[in-house]
Amino acid sequence: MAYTLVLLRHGNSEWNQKNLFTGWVDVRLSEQGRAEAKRAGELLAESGLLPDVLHTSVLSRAIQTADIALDEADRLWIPVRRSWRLNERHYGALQGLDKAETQEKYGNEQFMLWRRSFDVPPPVLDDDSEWSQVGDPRYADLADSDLPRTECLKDVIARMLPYWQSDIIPDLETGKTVLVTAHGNSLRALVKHLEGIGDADIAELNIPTGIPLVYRLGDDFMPLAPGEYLDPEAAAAGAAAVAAQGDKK
Ligand SMILES: O=C(O)[C@@H](CO)OP(=O)(O)O
Repeated sequence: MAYTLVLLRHGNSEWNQKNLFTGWVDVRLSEQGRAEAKRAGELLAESGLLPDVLHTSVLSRAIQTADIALDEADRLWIPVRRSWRLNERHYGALQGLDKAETQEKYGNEQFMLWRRSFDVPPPVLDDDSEWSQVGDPRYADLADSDLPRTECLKDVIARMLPYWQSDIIPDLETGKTVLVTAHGNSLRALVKHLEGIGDADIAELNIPTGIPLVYRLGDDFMPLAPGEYLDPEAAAAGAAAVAAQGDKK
């Protein structure tokens, strides 16, 4: 039996538009992002890939994307599970900073280490920063020691994979088409696991906003073939745009 998993990065957000490091800051979709989410829903409907269950992060941009896409596919009614474990990577002290200015200030090597290295986290974010999540009611059930102040991709994998095992796989196991609506780096973490991408090579992987990525999984819940974007051309252009974010002025 093949299981169907659809991954969807949220549409362009207000801070993607401004080219700011976002992480756990709860920004909303831009108008472009809402259009991308609608298009994602159309692509799902056109391909007959109708989700039976949704897993999202607890960040509004992923929730909005799922709602708009599912509305378009007439699937607003499906069960929903949300988890902080699907959140974007916590970007530490970079949260709220302009990407191009950061690249200019610290140089491309340091910028890319923080942005795409496997195990180098940015400096920690102070608890009294305006971009801190300390005291945010959505994390009230989280032990303070589990609330990140910064994360590298390795940290994201460590907190995301347990949720994949405990919550997403059981839904796949029942034969449901599972939609996971999440973020650039939490999805990079999941794709790294699924496609067995090495710690160095993962730096090259960028996930475009708002384009469904479909996997057929075997009995071991690993892909039978590489994932396929429902709009490969738009996905390639979108991934290139993400890669170039430091260069934008
Ligand atoms: O700012 C962020 O949180 C992420 C995703 O938008 O950015 P990057 O692609 O630079 O990791």
